[in-house]
Amino acid sequence: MNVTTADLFDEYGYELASCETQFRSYGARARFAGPVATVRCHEDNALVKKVLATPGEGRVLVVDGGGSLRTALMGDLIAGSAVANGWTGVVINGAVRDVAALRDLDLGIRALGSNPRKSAKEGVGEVDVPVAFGGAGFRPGSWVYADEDGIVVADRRLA
Ligand SMILES: O=C([O-])CC(=O)C(=O)O
Repeated sequence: MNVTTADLFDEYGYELASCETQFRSYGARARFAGPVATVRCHEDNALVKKVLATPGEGRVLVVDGGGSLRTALMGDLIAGSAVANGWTGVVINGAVRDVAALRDLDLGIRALGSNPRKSAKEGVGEVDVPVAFGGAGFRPGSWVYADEDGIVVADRRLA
């Protein structure tokens, strides 16, 4: 990504949302951008694993885990599968694990925090539904831009 979220905001603030959630960065890519795919789930990561095992085609998976820090929705195996399948990034309104290994992966990763406790694997949740957190809505096909300042989302590709 060769534009900053601050520059995007200054130029297109009227048509983008800036996410207020204070995420931590875990992957090796500090900056990333791409079209959005979504999962909504609660302490169950089977759908996250399933979606990240499909071709990412440069997309960013936005996972609304309801802000729960009780279980990890992604670890190094699932994140490695995301890299292998061409995903650009994963934004998780929830927790990750295997933090030391995530650091080495060529993937943008944002999450609220970490927890070694694994998630359920039942597949409860929804794929490709609109999700919202931190005052920003993420719809499948919208564009997300993430850097050190935060995350912004727009209905169309801006840069
Ligand atoms: O399997 C899980 O629940 C998550 C995990 O640890 C991994 O992706 O390596």
